[in-house]
Amino acid sequence: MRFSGVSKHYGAFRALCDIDLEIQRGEFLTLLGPSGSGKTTSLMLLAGFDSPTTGTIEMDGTRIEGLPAHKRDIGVVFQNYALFPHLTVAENLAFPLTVRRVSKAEIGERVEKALSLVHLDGMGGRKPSQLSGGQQQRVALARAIIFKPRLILLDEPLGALDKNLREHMQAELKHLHRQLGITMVFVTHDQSEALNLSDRVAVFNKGRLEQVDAPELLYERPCTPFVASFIGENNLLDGRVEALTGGLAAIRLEAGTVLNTKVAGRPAVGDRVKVGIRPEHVTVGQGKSAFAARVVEISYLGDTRRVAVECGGIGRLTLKIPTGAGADRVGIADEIRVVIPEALCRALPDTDGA
Ligand SMILES: Nc1ncnc2c1ncn2[C@@H]1O[C@H](COP(=O)(O)OP(=O)(O)OP(=O)(O)O)[C@@H](O)[C@H]1O
Repeated sequence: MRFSGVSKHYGAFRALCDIDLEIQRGEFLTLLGPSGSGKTTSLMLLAGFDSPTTGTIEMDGTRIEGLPAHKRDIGVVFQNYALFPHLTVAENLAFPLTVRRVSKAEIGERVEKALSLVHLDGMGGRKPSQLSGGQQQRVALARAIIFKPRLILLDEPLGALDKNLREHMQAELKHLHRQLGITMVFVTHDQSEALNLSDRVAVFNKGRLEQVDAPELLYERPCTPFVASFIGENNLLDGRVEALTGGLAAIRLEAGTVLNTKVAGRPAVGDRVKVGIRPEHVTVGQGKSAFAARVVEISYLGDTRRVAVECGGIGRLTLKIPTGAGADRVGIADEIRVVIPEALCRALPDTDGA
């Protein structure tokens, strides 16, 4: 599937702006972004429940903007299951096959197989109301898979489940994707779910696509301040490019210090940037490159302590200190020294939306 220059307007409101996105065969792609960023709108355009205001959508090289949903060969799973309550589980699963005129004998066989695939063997005779939330969601998944679609779209399918069940279902979904090799497009606003499940993640912000990359690249090489702070935590320090040499930039922070950092994109001398440095990369330490800092806030998170400091020449910084690595020796108002490894800093273009 390919989106080229896709926009979707509702009156004067732009829900999607100029989206270019290619979904590769067999991949698990997640659409990630805050509420209202355009994820569901994109999914609706893929499914054929809505059409773009401008731009083209292709499937295997053929334009499909006008093709109705039932002709797209796409399975859909929503957060609220959307099972038929008056039908049994087996009848729910048989439904997409009946409308495709599959023979009775084959339907029976495929329903059994699909039930076993989602670990619900023997439950075909129950009504949806006799199943737990997780089981209902598995039936919804089985119903999307059973007609062997080219693509499965999943809109926050695990959103209604509690944390343990959600993690369990994530593992099952990942396993199912590997086993079946079907292309899956998954919508979530939960960044850890996106990182855990996906081959690639498309990050949306205010109707625009900020970055599409593998989870590791999004975390380690974000291209915009929004991605840098939406995926994991980040310190973002305001500054300006003072000099450029090779792939490195000398950034003069607003607070005065010059840091030599890697850069994202192609900034010019004088451009405004935000320097990203992850809280886990800033450490308490000595040495001539360490900065004097004063502790202003400490939060206990179990495995780590999050420590906020006011740092001379840098500004406010957050550190994450693993429990047992001296975190308990730091107290409020302590004067400490912190090390900022320049090799792990990244200067990002100062786009709005950060
Ligand atoms: N039919 C509509 N008419 C007007 N505005 C709409 C319509 N559908 C969606 N929108 C707006 O478009 C924007 C994007 O909505 P969308 O549902 O794609 O967001 P989302 O990223 O899926 O958010 P969420 O995580 O909350 O579901 C929102 O601001 C929403 O209010």
